[in-house]
Amino acid sequence: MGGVYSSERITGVFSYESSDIDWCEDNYIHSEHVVEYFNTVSSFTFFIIAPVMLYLLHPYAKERSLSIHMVWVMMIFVGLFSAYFHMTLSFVGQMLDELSILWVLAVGYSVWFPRKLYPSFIKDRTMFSRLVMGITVVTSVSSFVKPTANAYALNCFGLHLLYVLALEMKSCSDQKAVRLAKLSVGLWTLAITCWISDRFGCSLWQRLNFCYLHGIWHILIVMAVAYGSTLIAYLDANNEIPYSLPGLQYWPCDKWALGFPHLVLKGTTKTRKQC
Ligand SMILES: CCCCCCCC/C=C\CCCCCCCC(=O)N[C@@H](CO)[C@H](O)/C=C/CCCCCCCCCCCCC
Ligand SMILES: [Ca+2]
Ligand SMILES: [Zn+2]
Repeated sequence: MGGVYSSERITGVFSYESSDIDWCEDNYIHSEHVVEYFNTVSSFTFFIIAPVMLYLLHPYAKERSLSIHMVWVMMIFVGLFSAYFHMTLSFVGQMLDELSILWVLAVGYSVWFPRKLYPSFIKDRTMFSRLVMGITVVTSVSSFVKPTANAYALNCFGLHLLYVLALEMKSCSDQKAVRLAKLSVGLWTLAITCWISDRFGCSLWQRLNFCYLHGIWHILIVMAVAYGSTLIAYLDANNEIPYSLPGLQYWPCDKWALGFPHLVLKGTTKTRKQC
């Protein structure tokens, strides 16, 4: 009897609409197998942007540490779990989506958090990474206590990241970096506005027959992370591998205001040996 009950509970967490969250987009509009169609499809933006970022960051990751690639490899899983979540609105989908975001943030903090901002008892990056991993394991377990609060807690990291960026930008006068900081913060602001409007203004958007704000958030947040992580990589390269003479370039034209930013290392290994 108890066995039947617990196996029903296990299958229950996988079942469609077992999550407490239902986003503004109407359910089952285009398919009986996909609960939120546009939210599911827009999650695939992660699959397009992640390989481009892995390619663009490769010269820097090779010089600095290949573990940097973990961030964008894990972003592919964020996209996959996000698509699964919106396709099913299941409890398992929600937890996978939220836990994968938490772990990307943990890896991002481990590899990129500026050493000069470490608490005084931290000796080096290895010790900092161990601390971050320990906190993330505990947080992952606690995230099952009140799953609906997780998304709000995760968004607070966006605010903390802005604070860290502001501190780092204080000592940076490079005009391209300043432009990239403005673009990243602008994209994040637009993204979070869409996320909040979808959560709290749904009745208005339904009256206007425009329930796609969460899907638009997916597209904007992945762009904000692409732009923001290029800036963070640039600042990190200046701190950790200054001999590589890091610079920012915009594709396809360096002078365009809205080009795609990427990191170039003008110093070679040869330059390093000569120094
Ligand atoms: C010095 C530290 C550097 C750390 C860099 C870390 C970079 C990666 C960070 C975050 C990945 C964000 C992934 C977004 C996933 C979207 C999936 C999604 O939509 N999930 C929702 C449900 O479908 C869920 O409700 C969303 C929850 C909120 C997630 C908030 C994540 C914080 C994002 C911070 C990004 C800041 C970019 C800053 C640029 C200036
Ligand atoms: Ca919905
Ligand atoms: Zn989503």
